[in-house]
Amino acid sequence: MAPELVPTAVKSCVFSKPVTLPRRAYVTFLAGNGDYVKGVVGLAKGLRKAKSAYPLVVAVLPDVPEEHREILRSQGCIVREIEPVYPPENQTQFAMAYYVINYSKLRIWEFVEYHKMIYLDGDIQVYDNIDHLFDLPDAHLYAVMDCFCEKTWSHTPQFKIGYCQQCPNKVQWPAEWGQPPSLYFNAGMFVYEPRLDTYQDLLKTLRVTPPTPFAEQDFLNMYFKDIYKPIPLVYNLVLAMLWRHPENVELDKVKVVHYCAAGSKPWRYTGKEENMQREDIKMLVKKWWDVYNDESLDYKNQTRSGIEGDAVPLNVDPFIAALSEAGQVEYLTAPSAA
Ligand SMILES: O=c1ccn([C@@H]2O[C@H](COP(=O)(O)OP(=O)(O)O)[C@@H](O)[C@H]2O)c(=O)[nH]1
Ligand SMILES: OC[C@H]1O[C@H](O[C@@H]2[C@@H](O)[C@H](O)[C@@H](O)[C@H](O)[C@@H]2O)[C@H](O)[C@@H](O)[C@H]1O
Ligand SMILES: [Mn+2]
Repeated sequence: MAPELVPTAVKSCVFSKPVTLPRRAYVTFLAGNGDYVKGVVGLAKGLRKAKSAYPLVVAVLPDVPEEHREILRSQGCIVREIEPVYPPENQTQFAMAYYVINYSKLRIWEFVEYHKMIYLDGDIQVYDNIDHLFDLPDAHLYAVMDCFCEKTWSHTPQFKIGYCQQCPNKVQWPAEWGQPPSLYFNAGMFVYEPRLDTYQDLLKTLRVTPPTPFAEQDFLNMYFKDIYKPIPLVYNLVLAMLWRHPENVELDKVKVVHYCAAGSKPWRYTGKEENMQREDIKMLVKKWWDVYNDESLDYKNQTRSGIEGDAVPLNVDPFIAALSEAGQVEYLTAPSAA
């Protein structure tokens, strides 16, 4: 829609002066017609509670029903359908059978109307504002280092000798095995720049890369090995860190929690699996539900703060976001609320 066609209502109620859209957004991935949509609703509300200035884009596979898409739109999300991405034919035993659908995450490199995006799994919750991560220098991929100590890693040499990058001096990497593994990130959260050349090369490289147990996480670590930069674990607390490396965790400083440990998805929590009766796990699961159930955080209940001098309204109107997607409307962000 050409700017002159932007309805007056939009011009008057949106901005009194020409500004430039941040071309920044959070992005998550949703597949299937199951309960992960609850995770994404929780994430949208958590970002609102943390007063993020940027919208949440949800890349949905075709199997996400319209009813779930509508729920996400009603929470201020920008819903973008993507086509699945499958790895080459393989006999791989993925660490979790459903990991095969996670290769579809690669489609988010095609969202080039945004200069920088922060990817967050649907089982992640943001409890403090992390908008400042968008200001990290370009040309790198930023993410938190993973942990190799869960039995999901039992297929690896590092697990077999008890080596983990979270405590590299506890068990030395045997010199006769050559270099220790490169720093390896958890692909549930990362800061990246969508680029078409990277996107096309990712898909081209995937076609000739045999799949491995951690699916797209392994692939992304291999592909971005030379530009990956670790960021502190406060930006993606992989829950297993609480019992595997408690010395590395200051829970009251954690900004982002990743509910990836077996049995920890809050919307499916039964407390029956190993470690799920821990007080910190029960506290974090309750904390997730407190946000999910907080109706004041629903998009429709948001009072739109005045624009002058205030933080830019959270999760910009889907209509404005759609215009931004079309490159029709631009505004500068106010300083982050964090
Ligand atoms: O049935 C599914 C499985 C996964 N996902 C998406 O894929 C991400 C990665 O899967 P998951 O978080 O379960 O992997 P984990 O981090 O637990 O290994 C999820 O967070 C969701 O965003 C989804 O939408 N539906
Ligand atoms: O498809 C592979 C997935 O691999 C990762 O999950 C793993 C990883 O964190 C292991 O280190 C844990 O042991 C395990 O529990 C956890 O599920 C990402 O979180 C997810 O987004 C996705 O990339
Ligand atoms: Mn996850």
